[in-house]
Amino acid sequence: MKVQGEPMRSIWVEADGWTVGIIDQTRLPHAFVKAELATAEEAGHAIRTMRVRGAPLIGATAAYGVCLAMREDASDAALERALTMLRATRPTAVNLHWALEGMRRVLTPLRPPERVAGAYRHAAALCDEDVAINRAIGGHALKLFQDAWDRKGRKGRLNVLTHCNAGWLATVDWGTALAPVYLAHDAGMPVHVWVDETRPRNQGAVLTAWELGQHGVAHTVIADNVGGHLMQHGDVDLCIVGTDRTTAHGDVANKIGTYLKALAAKDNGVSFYVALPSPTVDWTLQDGVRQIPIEQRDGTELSDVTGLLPSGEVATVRITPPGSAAANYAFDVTPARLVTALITERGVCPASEEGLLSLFPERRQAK
Ligand SMILES: CSC[C@H]1O[C@H](OP(=O)(O)O)[C@H](O)[C@@H]1O
Repeated sequence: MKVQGEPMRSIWVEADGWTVGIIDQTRLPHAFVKAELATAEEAGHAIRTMRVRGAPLIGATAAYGVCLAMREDASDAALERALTMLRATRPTAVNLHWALEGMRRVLTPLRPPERVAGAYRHAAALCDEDVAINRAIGGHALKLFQDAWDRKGRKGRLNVLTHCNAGWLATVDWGTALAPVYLAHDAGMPVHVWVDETRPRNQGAVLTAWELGQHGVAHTVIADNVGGHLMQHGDVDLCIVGTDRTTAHGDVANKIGTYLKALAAKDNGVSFYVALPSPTVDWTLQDGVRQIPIEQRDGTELSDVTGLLPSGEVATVRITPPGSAAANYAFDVTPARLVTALITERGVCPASEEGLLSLFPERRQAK
């Protein structure tokens, strides 16, 4: 996507051919800061501290982390150490595991002297594949936007609600849930986005709002608890969110609060779509509520808030009493029954085992 008119991706290899460039997302929206990763440990730290975040981008960053590790030591032992370290950075996004297993599959058969070039080749291919997948998801989802717009008689604006950030900052480019928003906007559809702030890290208020503003898309930041009220009053035409891990039966892990939004959508007859790149499907799991690991992060992400002072300085302040504990669950699981449809790069399907297998028949296990 474009930043101040400059086309760019969320991760790239610098001109030296090996340093990895990222956007430090912890500095947005008040500063646009690029950063460089020169070691696997720096890549792991960037994922853990959410300088990069979003399931597809986590996978891409981990893949480049393996590249950086191979530059230092391309031995089998070093490969295993890098895979183990990077796999432990964050537990929920299955793209991390998918990307690392892909690197292992590609690098293990290679002789150590061939591994650096092989790693960078595969990481680059993974990034290009992510961009293509997201653009395809955008195209399939755009048809759903157009149907909703037609049902409104093309009057007023198309009101879309989204939670967290599943935009291009969460991926290598385009985004997943926001890809159709950009396509609809560019096609002249008067799309407006209700942006859930998405406590506690405010990925919506901070990242989604910034992205949409950069692209000129109309949007309104709302508190997380407002969505149900808007749906009750007919102010939401559809909901679309991303996912960090979706089971083979269509249960969707996504940012905490997604489940509650899906319940409100169901209660008000509002379509609830999930943009789902196939690398985010965990084909080994069936029951998401019981099987998907839910990341718990430091309570200070809840007790403290970071923002801009009138002086222009960025500061962090505490909002809870010193003695209060804070439980910081980073994801929840929306059962398939609350999902209107999954939007993949191969098309739209029901949130069910049969729905996914209809688009990915190669995943049918020999019964
Ligand atoms: C397209 S994946 C985006 C997904 O990742 C976010 O989580 P986090 O910001 O903690 O990495 C959130 O669940 C988004 O929906």
